[in-house]
Amino acid sequence: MPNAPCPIPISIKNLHHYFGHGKLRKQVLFNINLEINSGEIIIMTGPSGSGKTTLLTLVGGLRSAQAGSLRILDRELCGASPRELLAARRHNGYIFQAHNLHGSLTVLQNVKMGLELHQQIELPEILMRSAQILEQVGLGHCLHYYPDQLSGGQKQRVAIARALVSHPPIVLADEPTAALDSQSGRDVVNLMQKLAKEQGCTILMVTHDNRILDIADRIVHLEDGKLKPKIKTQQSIVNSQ
Ligand SMILES: Nc1ncnc2c1ncn2[C@@H]1O[C@H](COP(=O)(O)OP(=O)(O)OP(=O)(O)O)[C@@H](O)[C@H]1O
Repeated sequence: MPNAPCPIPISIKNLHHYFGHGKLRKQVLFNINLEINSGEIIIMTGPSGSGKTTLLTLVGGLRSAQAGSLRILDRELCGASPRELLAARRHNGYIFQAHNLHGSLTVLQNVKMGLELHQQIELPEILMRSAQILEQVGLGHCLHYYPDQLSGGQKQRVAIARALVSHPPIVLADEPTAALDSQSGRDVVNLMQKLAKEQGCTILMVTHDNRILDIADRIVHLEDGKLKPKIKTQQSIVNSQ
């Protein structure tokens, strides 16, 4: 498993990002500097269009970094080749607003996919670990259900199990509670927090959901593509929105 200890798994220095070309070229991230320590849960807030998803996808190797330095698990992603980005993506777990489960696969098969990229693990072990993590997220009785048979909160718990089954050193989450009612949203983030602390993984989460800010070790705020130099307290973020 790719679990080599790295004290600062995410190190971003002087990062700029642009969309478009020529006259349509538009800068969306300006001189981002951020270090995230191993095991930290960081929540990123900010108004719509401030660049949160762009930054998250850059960290995840889902798009190419153009200028500055973006070191993820001691690998430089700025200027990385598509092959290097692909390799970097394998060390991350992803949780999105839409759970992105495959409707034609059972819960167990969906979670199993989170381990299939790790070819050195044999099938019986894959099945055992998948069932185990589904037990941990409270869905041990739903292994052979299809996503359609689950509630929104249960689907998101399957997505968490899939993201964490390989014990990734980094988990990236984009609005994981946006589609959930308040109790399911709370359950889902509590679960993420518990599993992350047990596994020692680092979480970078984008959210507009003020109700879950308390799970963060640190909150950072993006506005107009700029990271606020001062890290805000949870209460001041709530007050400013
Ligand atoms: N593929 C793209 N091509 C061109 N512009 C883009 C692209 N993706 C995002 N943008 C622009 O970049 C800026 C930042 O977008 P981004 O999605 O990162 O913001 P966000 O803070 O995540 O917003 P939200 O909270 O609404 O999801 C916006 O002005 C958006 O229009």
